Amino acid sequence: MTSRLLVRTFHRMVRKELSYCTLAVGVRSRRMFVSAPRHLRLSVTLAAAWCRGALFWRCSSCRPFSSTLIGFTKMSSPKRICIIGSGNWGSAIAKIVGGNVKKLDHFENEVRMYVFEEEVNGRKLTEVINTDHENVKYLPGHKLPENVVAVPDVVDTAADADILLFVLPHQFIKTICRPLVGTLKPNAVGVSLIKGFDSAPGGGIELISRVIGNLLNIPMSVLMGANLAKEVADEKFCETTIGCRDRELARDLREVFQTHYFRVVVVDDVEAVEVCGALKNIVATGAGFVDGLGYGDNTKAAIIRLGMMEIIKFCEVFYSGSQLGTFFESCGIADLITTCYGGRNRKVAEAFVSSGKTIEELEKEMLNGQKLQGPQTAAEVNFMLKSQKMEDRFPLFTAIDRICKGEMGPDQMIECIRNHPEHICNFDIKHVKISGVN
Ligand SMILES: NC(=O)c1ccc[n+]([C@@H]2O[C@H](COP(=O)([O-])OP(=O)(O)OC[C@H]3O[C@@H](n4cnc5c(N)ncnc54)[C@H](O)[C@@H]3O)[C@@H](O)[C@H]2O)c1
Ligand SMILES: O=P(O)(O)OC[C@H](O)CO
Repeated sequence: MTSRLLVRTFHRMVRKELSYCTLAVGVRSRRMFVSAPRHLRLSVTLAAAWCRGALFWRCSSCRPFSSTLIGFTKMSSPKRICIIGSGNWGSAIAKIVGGNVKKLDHFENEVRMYVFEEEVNGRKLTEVINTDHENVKYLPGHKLPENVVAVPDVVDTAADADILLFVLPHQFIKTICRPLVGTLKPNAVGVSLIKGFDSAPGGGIELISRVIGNLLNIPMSVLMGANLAKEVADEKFCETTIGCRDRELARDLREVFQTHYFRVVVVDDVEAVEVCGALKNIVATGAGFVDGLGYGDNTKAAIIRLGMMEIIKFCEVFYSGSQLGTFFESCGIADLITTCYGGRNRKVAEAFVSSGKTIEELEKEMLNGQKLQGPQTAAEVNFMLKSQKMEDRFPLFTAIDRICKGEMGPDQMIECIRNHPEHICNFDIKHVKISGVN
């Protein structure tokens, strides 16, 4: 029984190696191979198996030699993935990606992860991660796969990477990316998991994926969704949305990210996916304000609904061509709901109302080094709306920004939603369109 299994496995291996030989030397040579004497066929097959072994052997000393064999074995070498960032979400995603690439032959086993170096209990965080395989500061209680290697230098992290995953608080993205300019592998691509905008000169805002893409001259995709990092790390079921226009890359990305508990849907409406991810943090801050004021779930549902309307309107006005369906993906309504109930922005905004402390104080006190995106995104969006004289078209976003800045009391939040254009009743029947919002 065992010997029959061995023979079958050997035959399967021979057939597989034969197909590698075929790729290497072409169809004509395959015919020659098939008609060659048996001992010669066996030697070629074993040599191919050995080459492939050398090619995929993870030992770095073998790599220069193995790469010279690429042309003779498989047509493309395994792709290397790196992660730029290692906070709460960065670490949760490292757990998924590290676990997945181990099972995929066409990806390098090692996943380097850039860690902004700091001391934790007298030890360097990179050293803790590389020996204990746990990011004890930003994702305590969750083991990272051993093939995830913490690196304190961003250039070393990204060297030779084919796919770069960017997952930092958005406020640090330019500083971290600058040293990478001109150092990336040709044909490298990026994926932004970052929720936020950057302020553009002259009163505008820029998508973070564009900031990265322009700086590093690489094509960018995005991943956004209803993904509270701790729940993802706990392997509780959730969905996510990837915005990507390249079919082949989309296939790779799905393989890299998808697990039985983290389900990926890829859409091509890349900008709307990213805008949803950025703007929902503003709405979550508003949800925290009404929680802090002691209102109930109905009020929060109103914030979520009006927030969604403003997100859709924002896309219509500034990213025309966005598809209504995108707002029903995980990056849209689902992320809005999860973040307005379980997110950090909500939590800190609630404490802002109940404690009277500043947002900066509360961020330090409550988040142990993790960073808020909502108040800063509200300010960035307001910077743009003000310069375009459009604040009154986005009254919820505007009120949340004013409350964060102390220009308005949190109690005025309710007045704001009461007077939202949605509720300036003209005693007519609202005509509900499927193609957009009024
Ligand atoms: N945490 C989540 O549940 C979650 C889920 C989905 C998306 N996101 C998004 O992912 C992005 C990253 O969030 P996160 O939760 O991984 O980060 P985080 O909030 O845990 O932030 C901490 C990270 O910032 C780093 N940092 C601190 N100071 C720095 C500096 N001066 N320069 C560079 N890095 C510095 C820290 O080393 C740490 O890695 C954000 O845009 C966030 O909105 C977060
Ligand atoms: O904790 P928050 O508010 O930064 O939200 C986390 C995620 O973005 C939820 O999808």
